[in-house]
Amino acid sequence: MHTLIDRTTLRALLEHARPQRRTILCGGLLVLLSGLAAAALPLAAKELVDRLGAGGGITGLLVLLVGLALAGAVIAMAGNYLLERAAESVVLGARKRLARRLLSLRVPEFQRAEPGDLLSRFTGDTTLLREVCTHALVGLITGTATTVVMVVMMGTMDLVLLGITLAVLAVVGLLALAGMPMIEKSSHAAQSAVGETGARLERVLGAFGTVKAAGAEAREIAAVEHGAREAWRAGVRSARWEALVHGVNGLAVQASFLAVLGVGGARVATGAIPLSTLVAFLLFLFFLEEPIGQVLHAGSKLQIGFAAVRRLREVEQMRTEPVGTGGSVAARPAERGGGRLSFSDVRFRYGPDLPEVLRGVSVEVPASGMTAFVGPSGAGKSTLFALIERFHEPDSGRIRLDGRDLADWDLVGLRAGIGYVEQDAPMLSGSLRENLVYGRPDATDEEVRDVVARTRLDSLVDRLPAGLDTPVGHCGGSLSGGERQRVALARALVSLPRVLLLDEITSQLDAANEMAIRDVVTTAAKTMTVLVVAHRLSTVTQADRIVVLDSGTVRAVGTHDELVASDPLYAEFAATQLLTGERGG
Ligand SMILES: Nc1ncnc2c1ncn2[C@@H]1O[C@H](COP(=O)(O)OP(=O)(O)OP(=O)(O)O)[C@@H](O)[C@H]1O
Repeated sequence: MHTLIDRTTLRALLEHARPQRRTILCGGLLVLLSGLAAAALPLAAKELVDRLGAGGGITGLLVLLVGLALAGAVIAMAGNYLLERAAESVVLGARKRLARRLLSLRVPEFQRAEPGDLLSRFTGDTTLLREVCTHALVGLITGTATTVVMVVMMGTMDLVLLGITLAVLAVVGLLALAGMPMIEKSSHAAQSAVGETGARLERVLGAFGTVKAAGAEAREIAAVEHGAREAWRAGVRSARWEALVHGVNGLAVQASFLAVLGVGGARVATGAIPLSTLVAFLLFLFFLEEPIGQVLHAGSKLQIGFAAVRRLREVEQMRTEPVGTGGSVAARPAERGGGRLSFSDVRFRYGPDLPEVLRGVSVEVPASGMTAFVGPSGAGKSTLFALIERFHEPDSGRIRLDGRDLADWDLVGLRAGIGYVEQDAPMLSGSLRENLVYGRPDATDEEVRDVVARTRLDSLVDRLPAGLDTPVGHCGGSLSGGERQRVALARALVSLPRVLLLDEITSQLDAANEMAIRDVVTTAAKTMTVLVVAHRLSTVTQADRIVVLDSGTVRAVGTHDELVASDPLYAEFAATQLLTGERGG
């Protein structure tokens, strides 16, 4: 149910405008002053007609009139500039707030949202606040004030004519009140449709190759067009209501103008009022169209703003967590060496309606050496890593690092001590060097060069046109899947973690590179705790211990030789070399 003004939304809107309140107040006062200067014009005109009638001089009055008009224009310009400036600052403030919010979102919240839709709130909805927080708010106040002042002045001239005017204007008010909530509703629908279409487009662009290969361009174009059309339809609905509200204003002023002309003319004829009063009254009516229009315009813009604020508030209500400090020295743990991890009876599901993914996992991971996790696809290996990073919290059970529950660690400090290489090894926009030092921007050139050599990236660096400074941004740019995996490992190594989580990082490497990376990881395991999700037998046989996961439980733990002898599932995997493949039938 949409009411004209929802208090919470109004409060949220004012919250956006609050930091700019001084500038808005100054700008608003200037705009009000210019409005009052305009309101004084009919009075001066009345005086002029009276003097002409009495045969008096009007030069001084004419100079005053010109002065009033000029001063009004200059004051209006200054006021509008201040309001425009404040409007830009409101958008900046909203974008800063939203950017911080988006980057602070907890992982499950982010996974539930559509990145494209979140983006549309950053680009589209913040822009809508621009006019609303300043011009509309000020327009509402100054328009109302100017209207009240003019109505009072008209009342002092002739109450009969004022009564006619107010009766006509009351009709406008009622129609406007009926139209406003519809503007808000349609505007929200339009913005939501833009968000959904943006989300779809984002998914399509993210899988560009797949879309092309499937020949699905026409289908996707149609879907995006459909979404755009939905937004258009809602936008047109809003425009219709806006046009109606504004059109009614013009009509009402003209109607009251004609009514006042008729009744006023009769009153002049009977001598009830002088001609100058009628002229001034008609001028007031003429000028009244602007402040009333201002109020109506502000009202409809506010409705659009409410829709935007509601969408921004939806993001603000999503759960957040402390933000990382960019791998600064202060955030890095003082302890060095590996970290002892223990899982006791950990249970976890991704959502209340989803099946349990981890069903009582208990396992100890000592502080040094390499521990490999193997098991069928969907067994919960990556989920275990996500829980170590505290992307999600277990539903029950405990995960401890060095004997301390992960929940008791400072989140930023905890993550600063963990290096995580995701399965799809994403690249970030920027140069290769920026990608490598992403987790630790203060790494020295020597450290970077050392890691580049260890991860066999030196031939890549030699080949790139600007070496380490070559942009490799979007989707890894020119990098192959195997190169991206090595860059991701190098990035994790540069950040000097205590615990290194590697999720299938050799899946796209050729034999030579895989062997080299295996050596790097084996060496790293001497100084830090290394956990790998592995799908190649060669990686696993190097591990100090292997944890076999199956359907969210630990099936067996041991060395390769022990497990081949004791665990039929592992033996089957080892025989086929498909350590994380689907289980045989
Ligand atoms: N964000 C998520 N929301 C809902 N379910 C999820 C999510 N991520 C994973 N799952 C489900 O949880 C289960 C375990 O997934 P997980 O990625 O941990 O398995 P895995 O053992 O790493 O598999 P693979 O070897 O194929 O990578 C799977 O059934 C998967 O579909």
